Amino acid sequence: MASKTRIAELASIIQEKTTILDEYLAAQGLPSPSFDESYPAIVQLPDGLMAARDALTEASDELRSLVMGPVSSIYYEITKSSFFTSLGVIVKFNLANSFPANTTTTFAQMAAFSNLPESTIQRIVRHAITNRVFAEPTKGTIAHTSMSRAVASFPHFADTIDLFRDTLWPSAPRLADAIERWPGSEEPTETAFNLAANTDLSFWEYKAKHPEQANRFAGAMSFLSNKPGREKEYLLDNVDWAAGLTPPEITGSGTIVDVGGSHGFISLALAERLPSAKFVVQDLPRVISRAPKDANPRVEFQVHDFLTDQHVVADVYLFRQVLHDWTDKNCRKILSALIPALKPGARIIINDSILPGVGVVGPVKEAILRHSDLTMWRCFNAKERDEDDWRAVVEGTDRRFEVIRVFTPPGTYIGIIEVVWRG
Ligand SMILES: C[S@@+](CC[C@H](N)C(=O)[O-])C[C@H]1O[C@@H](n2cnc3c(N)ncnc32)[C@H](O)[C@@H]1O
Repeated sequence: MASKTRIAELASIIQEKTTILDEYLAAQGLPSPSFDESYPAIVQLPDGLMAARDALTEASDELRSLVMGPVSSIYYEITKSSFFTSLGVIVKFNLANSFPANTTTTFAQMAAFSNLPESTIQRIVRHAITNRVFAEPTKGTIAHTSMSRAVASFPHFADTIDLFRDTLWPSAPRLADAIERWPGSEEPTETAFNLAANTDLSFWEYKAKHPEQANRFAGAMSFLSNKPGREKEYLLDNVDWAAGLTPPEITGSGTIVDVGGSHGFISLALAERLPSAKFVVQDLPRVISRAPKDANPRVEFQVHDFLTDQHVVADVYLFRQVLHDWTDKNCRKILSALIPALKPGARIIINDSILPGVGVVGPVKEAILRHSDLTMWRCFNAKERDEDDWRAVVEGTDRRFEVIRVFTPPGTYIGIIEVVWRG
């Protein structure tokens, strides 16, 4: 018998995984996936079902690409980049909130709401509808879909889209120019971001000069930390935080320093779990000035530039979503700056993506990680790292840093690198 073709094989996978998902949702009394505006913005599935959903996503993506063929498939992806054009306008002019849930509107009403010409609204919305953001059930009548409702109401989602539109996305087409102009550069001021923003400042220096963006950035960070697969619980649950802490009877309590810890939401959550530990959240002045300083008396907020010597002697130093913003050269500088404060046995916990080996995860999943890698490159000349990269950057800083564990907990994109100071 002739062996199955790849497209038939993919169709079988799609059939099989769809049945698993369908039966689970029906058994739990959960709604079947739909673009109806009543469908929830995020649906949490147990681990086994997530695996079925991932397999279904990978298979349907591959099948679409195969049946379209090379030229149409690449061209299709190029046209998809316009998703961001119409979505950017929708978010900037708050169109998803221009009419309440379960009602309809018209192009004219959206035009009046946004003070834009009706013809502008019509072109933008009709493009967005091709991506299922809004629907036009009858000519000229606009209704919500699950997607437009998610933009309107999911916490900090609009902030995140706006941050991409305004700050992160414009550098995307400039990476080719940046690597032509500064080949192999590790300088944070020789990036695609510098070309796109027409500035000599680094991303962080530029942001410090634009305080009006600070809240939106903090909102986007908060969205990204609650997005499925990136929740803080993966970090909180998968590190034995208490194990390394100096017992209270010796020093009063153990101390954890949250380096580049922003508004301290990890430390504040950890403080609930470790009732006698102290926390020091360190960040730049502009960030610390807006931090919730009275939230917990055991969580102190402190201005500290992590490129300069560390002064707080602690049991654990946490770097969450920090080192991927920095080149290898600067990561070594940041880690070296800890050394004056390190006591033997002190732990460094790094919470950043760990790029998978070839073929370990499917291309759809890997593309999310490699998208982040390109974003770090464009904005900072930095990168996401695989396990070998992490070992090289940490142990290459000083041989007394020993990497003891590198792993990505199931269900998340963000890995954990545990390091001990053997000084
Ligand atoms: C991507 S955010 C991560 C924040 C937080 N750790 C989290 O998990 O949400 C990187 C943080 O590094 C901070 N940062 C950048 N440069 C810094 C420096 N030189 N010293 C201290 N903090 C810095 C930024 O202000 C920002 O809060």
